[in-house]
Amino acid sequence: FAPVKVAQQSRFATSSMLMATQDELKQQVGYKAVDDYVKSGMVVGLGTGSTAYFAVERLGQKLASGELKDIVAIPTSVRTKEQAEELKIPLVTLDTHSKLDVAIDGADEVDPDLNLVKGGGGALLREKMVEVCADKFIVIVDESKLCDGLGPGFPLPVEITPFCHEHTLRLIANLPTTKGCEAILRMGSSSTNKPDGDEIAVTDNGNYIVDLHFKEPIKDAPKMAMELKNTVGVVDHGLFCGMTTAVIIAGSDGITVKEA
Ligand SMILES: O=C(CO)[C@H](O)[C@H](O)COP(=O)(O)O
Repeated sequence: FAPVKVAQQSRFATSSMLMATQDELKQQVGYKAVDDYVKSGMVVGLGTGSTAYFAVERLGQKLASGELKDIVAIPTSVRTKEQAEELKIPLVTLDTHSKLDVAIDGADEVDPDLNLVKGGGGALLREKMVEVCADKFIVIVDESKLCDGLGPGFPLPVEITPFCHEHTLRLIANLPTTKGCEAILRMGSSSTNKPDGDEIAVTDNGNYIVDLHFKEPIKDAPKMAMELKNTVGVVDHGLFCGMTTAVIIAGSDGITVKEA
């Protein structure tokens, strides 16, 4: 993580943090993101996944207590929308609010330049559409998500149109930058990249997902992002390059914030 500076280091790293469960770590970063970056009057993007869940929970708590006021939020998936509705968080869409103050979301992998792999939960398209419109994009992870190079640690999801999906799968598996990867059509629920069902997984947008499995780290993530995006039949992909403002990381040494 040499190229980014450590902006804050928690002074509260105690032995109890060594024993924190992964869920507790996710809660710590989810809550911290809302506490540090969300102010009254903001338009807030709500991510998807088990870490973003805690940020949504915290936002709901602070609105209910009156600590935050006049917030509107944009969810990045049907399941986040349902959670936010239960918590009575006022929701809007990009159609009425094209500019967000902040978006908060988890990630599947974070590299030393704060490029991300996202979409393990199948929400990559709405996540990217929302997060690219935010003044600040805050990523919340536990330290297991940090990697030296994107790729081998987690498959790269690519959202494709159902029409002739086998053809598109072959195209994206054989781009100059992806050649050699194993491309697997996601089965079961779109929200897990494990082939856990007999039916093809369908995203909130009615599309399919192909998970690209790499043995070696991706050498040039922005180039691969461009090649994937330029492939007709691809809707979007889980490489989030150059979008991150800061990553809040929970680990055994406490909470660290890395800024781009
Ligand atoms: O990109 C995502 C969903 O599409 C999630 O942010 C990503 O999968 C991380 O999820 P989790 O916090 O549950 O590990």
